[in-house]
Amino acid sequence: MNGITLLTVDIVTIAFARAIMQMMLGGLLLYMGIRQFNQGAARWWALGFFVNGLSLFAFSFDVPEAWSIVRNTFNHLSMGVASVFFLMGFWRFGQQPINSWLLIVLMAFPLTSIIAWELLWPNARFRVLCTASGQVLYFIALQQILAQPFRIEYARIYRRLRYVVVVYIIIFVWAYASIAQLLPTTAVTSLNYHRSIFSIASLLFMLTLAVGCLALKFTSLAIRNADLAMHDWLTGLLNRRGFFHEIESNQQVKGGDRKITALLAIDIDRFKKINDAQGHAAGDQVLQYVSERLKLYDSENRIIARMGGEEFLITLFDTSQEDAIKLAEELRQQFAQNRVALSNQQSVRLTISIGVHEVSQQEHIEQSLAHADEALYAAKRQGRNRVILSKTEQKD
Ligand SMILES: Nc1nc2c(ncn2[C@@H]2O[C@H](COP(=O)(O)OP(=O)(O)OP(=O)(O)O)[C@@H](O)[C@H]2O)c(=O)[nH]1
Repeated sequence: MNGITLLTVDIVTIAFARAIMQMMLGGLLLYMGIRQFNQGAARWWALGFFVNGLSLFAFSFDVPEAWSIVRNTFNHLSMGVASVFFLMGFWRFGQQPINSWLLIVLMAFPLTSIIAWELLWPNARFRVLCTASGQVLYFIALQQILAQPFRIEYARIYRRLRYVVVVYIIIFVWAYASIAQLLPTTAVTSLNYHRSIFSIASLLFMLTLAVGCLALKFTSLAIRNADLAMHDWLTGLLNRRGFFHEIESNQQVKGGDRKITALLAIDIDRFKKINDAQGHAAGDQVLQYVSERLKLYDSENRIIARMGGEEFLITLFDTSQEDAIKLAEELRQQFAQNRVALSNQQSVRLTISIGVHEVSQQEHIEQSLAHADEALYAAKRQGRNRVILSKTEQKD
């Protein structure tokens, strides 16, 4: 036995096995798409695997000569359609805009290949090269999309998929150059040798792509669960846990260049009375109302959280003490001036008390929180509906 025989594989059987595998992976993605969030992306990917699988099925069966045109048309067009579906999936997943022109160009390649090189001027070599060029464009576009992970958590999977795509582009170009007989063939590098390596490479590539898509789906699920655990279900604001996580990631990601300068501990006055008089559901509405108003003040250098019950916290980065007090006073007045309309046709008057604490550099966040709380309790003791600066800040 020589090396050539060892490296030659049954290409049709591999294509058939790949078709079945892709159908199964497509089914799995479809199932995940139905069951989980970010379902749009998984459905596009599933369609991509299905259509690509169908094109391989078409390739796997011998058809009478008269039918070969149908088979070729199906084979070429389905390759184009599958690449469109894959790109749609990645755009959807990455929340990126869809580039319709690219999709049209991608479909123009197999269409030209069939109309020009199958129907008008039959030329198998040009036909293969034309569709393959469209596929190269698709791989380059995919590579580009994977260069822009929209969340840090996906960066590693995107990076690995990118490497795989680059390697596959090289193998793909090499294989199609040989299929179109653009490369010199010798006894060792026969056409079958090229095709064997290419079919195995394609099998591995599609498997890696499928594993990558599944990994992205699992990661998105994990992210969603983590997000849910960090947010308050009633108001959508960060909860206590989310607040600490944000503070931690701010220190890690920003390397400390963004400094917490002030905390505003905010508490609704006599909230229990609203609950008792209007019912718990009305109390919930009031909490939602307060949260929505606070969200209006959200910005790059602020973190807004519901720390528990009717207590909220605004963390200010790189903000002067005067601006922190000004913001607190503005918030207090805003709430005092407006009544909250409830769904039971009633309305309630609302006031808030705020404790402001200027954070010093050496202070631990827990200490800062305690100081802000002390100022808040002082505001309550002094009659509510007021802004009080923490003791450490009161100069005389
Ligand atoms: N509706 C509703 N009530 C809540 C929720 N979380 C906590 N509470 C209620 O908030 C009330 C807080 O009451 P207190 O701690 O006595 O404070 P308060 O009545 O606001 O009085 P002061 O803070 O002293 O002005 C309690 O009755 C809790 O049951 C919630 O998610 N929804």
